[in-house]
Amino acid sequence: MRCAVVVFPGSNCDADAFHVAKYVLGFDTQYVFHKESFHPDDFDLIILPGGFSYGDYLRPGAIARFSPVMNSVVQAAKNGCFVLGICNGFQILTEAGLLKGVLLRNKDLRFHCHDVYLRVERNDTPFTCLYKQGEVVRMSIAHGEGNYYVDDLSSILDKVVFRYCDKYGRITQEANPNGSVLNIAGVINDSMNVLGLMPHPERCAEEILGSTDGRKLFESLAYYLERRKVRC
Ligand SMILES: NC(=O)CC[C@H](N)C(=O)O
Repeated sequence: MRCAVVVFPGSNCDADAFHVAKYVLGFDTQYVFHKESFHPDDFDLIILPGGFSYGDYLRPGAIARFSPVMNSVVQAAKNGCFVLGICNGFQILTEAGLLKGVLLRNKDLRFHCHDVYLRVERNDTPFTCLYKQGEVVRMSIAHGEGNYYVDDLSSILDKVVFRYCDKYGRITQEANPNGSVLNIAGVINDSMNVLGLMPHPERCAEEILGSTDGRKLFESLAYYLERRKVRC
């Protein structure tokens, strides 16, 4: 797996994403700076990490989406490369139009930094093929603007991959940390090669950190890539 971790000014989860991709999963991983460009075939996976790109000025992701590197990311996405947007990366992907919807301020206007439970709504994607359908997993969140909203809800219903839930997998208002419509935590594009999610799978990829639930997302991609011809 040839993996790129894109670094914007203000990224702060780039080292975590790099560590997990390179040392936990063993991917052939390199950083790509926001001013750089690359060929659409250079990587199998591009990670847009969490953080506060360009200080979250205007709106999170609104400036990063105009970074030179984003031309390469968009081309690679069109070419079928896997693109994973984590938290601020998800915000950038919506701003760039690679994923539908927007991330608004959290409903209670507070920054939320804690673990959440998520229900895997689809395991027929390259990012989730090693999870069970309906599996409940635990991941960390750390964001002020994770309140997912989309005007045309019907267009997104079958693109929802993760939803906030309680530990029994029930989708409740109490389990929703930010006011996201339908408790949506992560969505995928039509071609199923671009995924964005607010929780941080890279923060729960090793036993020492208390959970390995996020590791399966990266393992799913490796598994899928190796068996591209086999349907998950
Ligand atoms: N962890 C992150 O990526 C932070 C996301 C974002 N900038 C926010 O606070 O909404």
